[in-house]
Amino acid sequence: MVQCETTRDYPTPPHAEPVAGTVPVLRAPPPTNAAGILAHSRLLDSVAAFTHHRDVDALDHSLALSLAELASARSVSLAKRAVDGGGELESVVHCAPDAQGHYELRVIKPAERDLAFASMRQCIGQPEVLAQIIGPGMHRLVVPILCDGHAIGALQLDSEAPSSATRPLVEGFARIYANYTALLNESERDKLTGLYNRRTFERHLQRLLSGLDTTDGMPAAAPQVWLAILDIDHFKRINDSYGHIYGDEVILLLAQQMRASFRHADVLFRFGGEEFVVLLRASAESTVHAALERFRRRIAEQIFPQVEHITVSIGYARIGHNDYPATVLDRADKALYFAKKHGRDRIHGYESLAAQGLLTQAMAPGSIDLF
Ligand SMILES: Nc1nc2c(ncn2[C@@H]2O[C@H](COP(=O)(O)OP(=O)(O)OP(=O)(O)O)[C@@H](O)[C@H]2O)c(=O)[nH]1
Repeated sequence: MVQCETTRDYPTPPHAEPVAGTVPVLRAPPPTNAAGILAHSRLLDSVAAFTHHRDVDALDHSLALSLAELASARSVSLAKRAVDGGGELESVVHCAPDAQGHYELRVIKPAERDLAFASMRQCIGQPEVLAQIIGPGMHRLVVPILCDGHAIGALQLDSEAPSSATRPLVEGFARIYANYTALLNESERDKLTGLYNRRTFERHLQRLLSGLDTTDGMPAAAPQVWLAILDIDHFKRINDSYGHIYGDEVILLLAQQMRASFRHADVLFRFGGEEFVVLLRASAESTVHAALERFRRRIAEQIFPQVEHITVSIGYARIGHNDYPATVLDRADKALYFAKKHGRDRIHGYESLAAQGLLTQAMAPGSIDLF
């Protein structure tokens, strides 16, 4: 059973300062000997190693590993809150020793009612430090990762060391992580919508294709990846009739609808202007078509402020393992162009159009700029 640790369980040591919550903080005195200086340089090495990464997923993995190694932890978990997902978790990176004692990383997509991450859920829902005893001589410390006062995730460390000793280290890592992800997010995401920007497209595509993106710690089974380009119809007219502010509002609301409509595992981008891209993993074309049709209908039925009704046209194509990103973008764009030419507010798949001989050489290239 999980028990709560209190300051009574761990009397305040000489260097401890009482803080809010139940865990005292052990402040290390400045190092005065070679061992102390070595420990500090190990810490700096770890921070330098995990902030070396320029992509958020690699940063997550490196953070969990660095903290586990530095604290000689039984395990470290990093949970991230889902964007627009209420208090739900988007993913958990879990680091624990394997049978040989080497730290091993697993990426887990937590199920909604998964009890395994109850402490991290609690810490994110009500952002404060939790300290628990989870077994004989085994301590759990859970620290929220705060960004502008909101918990964007939580770090959980299970170890034999009392929480009072590990707390400064875990809190320090949580703060550095929060600052660094804020910087990375700014460079990876579109400012208006918060969706991924085009610069990150190839990386996400490669990850989906190589199966490195795992759903339960195991490589995903032979995924079929699809790319869809979504384009707002007659957007120029919206800008011309209502002004750019309402145009921007339409873009923002459309991005929100994308998040609500597609699954968490689908990767959403704003490529620029009124053009959006979705990478979907599905085993059958009918599944992809149904997901896109659900989104098309959702947009057609939504009332946008002032503008009221808009429609979207969508073109999609399947991505093979050996396809260049530019080739697949071009195929999806041809299907989109076909949709635009045949009445808009509709969806077409490249493979099906090609099989029917409907894509002639004479067809004008689509609107998307290739790499
Ligand atoms: N408000 C706003 N408008 C933008 C933004 N980026 C691009 N645009 C406008 O989007 C419009 C795109 O127009 P077109 O490429 O002609 O396409 P369209 O009017 O949607 O016509 P179809 O795609 O053929 O249905 C242009 O007027 C751009 O100025 C943005 O960030 N905000």
